[in-house]
Amino acid sequence: MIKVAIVGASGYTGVELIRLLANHPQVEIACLTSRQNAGEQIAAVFPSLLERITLACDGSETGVVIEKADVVFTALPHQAAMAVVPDLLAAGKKVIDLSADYRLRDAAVYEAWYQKHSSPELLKEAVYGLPEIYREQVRCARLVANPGCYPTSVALALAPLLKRGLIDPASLIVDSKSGTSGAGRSAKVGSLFCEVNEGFQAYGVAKHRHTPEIEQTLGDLAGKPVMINFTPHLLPVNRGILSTCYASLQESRTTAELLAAFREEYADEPFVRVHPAGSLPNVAYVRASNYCDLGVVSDSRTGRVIVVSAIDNLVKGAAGQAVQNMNLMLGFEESAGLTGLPVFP
Ligand SMILES: NC(=O)C1=CN([C@@H]2O[C@H](COP(=O)(O)OP(=O)(O)OC[C@H]3O[C@@H](n4cnc5c(N)ncnc54)[C@H](OP(=O)(O)O)[C@@H]3O)[C@@H](O)[C@H]2O)C=CC1
Ligand SMILES: CC(=O)N[C@@H](CCC(=O)OP(=O)(O)O)C(=O)O
Repeated sequence: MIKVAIVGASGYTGVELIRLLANHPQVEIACLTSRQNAGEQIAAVFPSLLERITLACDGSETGVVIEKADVVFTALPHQAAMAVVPDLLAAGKKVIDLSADYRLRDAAVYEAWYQKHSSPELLKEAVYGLPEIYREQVRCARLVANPGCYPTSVALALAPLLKRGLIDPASLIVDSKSGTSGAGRSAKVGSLFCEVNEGFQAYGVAKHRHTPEIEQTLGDLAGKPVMINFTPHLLPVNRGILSTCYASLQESRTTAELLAAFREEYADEPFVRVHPAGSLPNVAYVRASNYCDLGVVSDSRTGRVIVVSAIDNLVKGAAGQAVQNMNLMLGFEESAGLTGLPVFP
């Protein structure tokens, strides 16, 4: 059994990692950290784990993590992650970082959208952990930058079209909606029940920090720099992201032709499902699973294609994708621990 640690186990992605790893046949959860809950049983922090997980939380000392585990998931806010990742790598650990700290290859771009980077030398080495696009690089990585939730939903929606040159990369507009768990578990006014319930609003318009991350992947797929309009919205649900992506077709194509391209692209992918014509994804049908569901419609009137994608932000958008990456890095079956059906209703 491989010993794994979750640094930042008391957050939403932390508890989702615990839920998935507890059912993984080849790993043992050996260490969980939280500064505020150090010394407390994790089941006292999350009663969902009662009588199943009997570990107490360690504090934030990296030395303890290094002593107890071989593979480390860092589920910390950005900036906090880059304060610990270099020491973990120097100690010979494999690291899957769920934060944004190692996702952008260019330190200047990171610094323009986030803050000064304290280990820019690692940006060139880190592998962007979207297996459907970078699988072979992930297999050999010691540091995987697990993608953001919105960027995962957008890249998988547009990859088949960009790779085949079917759309004009200068015409992309993306409109995404996320459940509130995307904002994490720390207390913030914007996440309060009365602020979110029965409301629906856009935020980060024309300046959301996932914009350069999405553009980096779409640029790789298009073979040239890409710019997008990206508008996220906050949905009054716990989990789920629905992204609606619009692009101009280079030549007129029917829905059936476009669906054939999607089916060909994802034929062997265990976690991407393409809806049949006339059916579109819904966050309710991917909940708690590692699936990304895709639906495609050609609008012959406007010459545009509309792709709708749905993921669970905490699973394919975070912890599930992190486990998928761990499986690749360790040579395990890619879907180990991730085969559960979505929870519906
Ligand atoms: N929620 C989501 O849907 C997604 C989140 N992510 C990313 O994953 C990471 C974790 O997200 P999420 O679980 O939602 O966040 P939460 O706010 O729910 O949890 C953050 C965790 O990090 C710990 N922590 C907070 N600040 C620090 C610090 N300065 N130093 C050390 N530990 C700290 C917290 O515990 P304590 O304060 O006790 O130490 C807690 O365990 C973030 O980078 C997030 O952006 C990525 C994709 C999707
Ligand atoms: C609803 C909500 O607030 N979502 C978060 C994105 C969550 C995520 O994926 O963030 P990371 O890039 O840090 O991993 C946001 O908009 O910042």
